[in-house]
Amino acid sequence: MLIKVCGMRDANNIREVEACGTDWMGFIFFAPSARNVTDRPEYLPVHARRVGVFVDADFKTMTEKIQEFGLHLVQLHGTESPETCLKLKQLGVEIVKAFAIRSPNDLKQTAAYTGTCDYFLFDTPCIGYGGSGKSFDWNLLQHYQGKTPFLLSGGIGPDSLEALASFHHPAWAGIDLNSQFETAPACKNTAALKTFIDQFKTLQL
Ligand SMILES: O=C(O)c1ccccc1N[C@@H]1O[C@H](COP(=O)(O)O)[C@@H](O)[C@H]1O
Repeated sequence: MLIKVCGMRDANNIREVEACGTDWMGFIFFAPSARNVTDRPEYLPVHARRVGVFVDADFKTMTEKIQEFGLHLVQLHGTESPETCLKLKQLGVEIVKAFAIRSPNDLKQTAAYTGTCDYFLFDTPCIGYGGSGKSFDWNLLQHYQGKTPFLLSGGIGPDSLEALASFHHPAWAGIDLNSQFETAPACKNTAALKTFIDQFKTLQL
């Protein structure tokens, strides 16, 4: 089960979070976000895979960030089309398409992306496109019948372990951690993260 920690920006925090045993680390390239990354940190993860998070960015910007940050994956939180996903794949990155889930109907839109993305990410709807700190009703995901693996996202925090232990889905591939583990935007509480990650790994999901 993959563990992604998103909203990273500070070099020392990146080092510490990587040492917690994180599989993926997310860097947000969305100016309105409090976690927006402008400058390349002095340290970028070498053991964790690097995910660039975008919201309807233009293709040139995404290409530049992929090269500047050595991104392994891009996570798309806007209205990016299946064609855009395929075009990005040609740059050699894996694609994570995010969907905000509030009803079973929201899962129908995933069908058009089948075969164009490596992962889906199911998140809580919010006006800021992500980072709400709130969870959605994971039971809705029983309506997802697709084969594309997905990450659970949205408000996952230290108190989520019991809910995660009882969540089951054949396509569930990992979790995405963000604002519920912060002392300030883009500054992760590494002690809380380490405790949670160790406990999550003992669940052997
Ligand atoms: O975190 C943000 O500021 C953000 C802004 C725009 C798009 C995505 C963003 N974050 C993504 O949202 C998930 C869930 O965050 P949270 O756990 O609810 O705080 C986060 O992991 C990012 O992938």
